[in-house]
Amino acid sequence: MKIGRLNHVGVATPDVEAAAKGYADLYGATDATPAKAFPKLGVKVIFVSVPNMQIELIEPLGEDSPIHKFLEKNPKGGQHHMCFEVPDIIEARDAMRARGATVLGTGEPYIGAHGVPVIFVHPKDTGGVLVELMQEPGGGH
Ligand SMILES: C[C@H](C(=O)O)C(=O)SCCNC(=O)CCNC(=O)[C@H](O)C(C)(C)COP(=O)(O)OP(=O)(O)OC[C@H]1O[C@@H](n2cnc3c(N)ncnc32)[C@H](O)[C@@H]1OP(=O)(O)O
Ligand SMILES: [Co+2]
Repeated sequence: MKIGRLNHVGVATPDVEAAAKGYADLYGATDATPAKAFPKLGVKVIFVSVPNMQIELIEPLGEDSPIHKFLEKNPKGGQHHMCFEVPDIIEARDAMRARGATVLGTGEPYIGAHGVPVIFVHPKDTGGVLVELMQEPGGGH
């Protein structure tokens, strides 16, 4: 298994609307989705599109959001994860485990903000960077 293109960089923020406005005002990155809540993922998301890639602005949603602690440590927000596409998420999950990495949660892929299955690899195995793998659109069995 080899990772594919960088699909998005996840950026945690206390306020996705304010953050999206910042990207528009500062960088002219005005191509943004409306904010969308993903209660199961514990985040509210805005995707800001830039050429060939997206910035995924994520705001905590609900008590047990996985990014609460991150924002406690980084109250203004910050780079949170990188997400790469893979041809087959199950093959990728198995390869991560076989190569000694820790797949987060139950290890079962789940539907992410792009509507395709994702997994996360623990930062302790990846040089301190939280990596998300997502099945490339149209990929998988
Ligand atoms: C799905 C959707 C999509 O794109 O489709 C999304 O991306 S939603 C994106 C939001 N969802 C997720 O991130 C789901 C996966 N994330 C998680 O399960 C959790 O965030 C986690 C396990 C990575 C960290 O949980 P936590 O912050 O509550 O735990 P801790 O504070 O104990 O963190 C454990 C260690 O990991 C480090 N750590 C925590 N978060 C990050 C991060 N984003 N990048 C790099 N290192 C990190 C901490 O500094 C600590 O290091 P030390 O031990 O050295 O102090
Ligand atoms: Co993501």
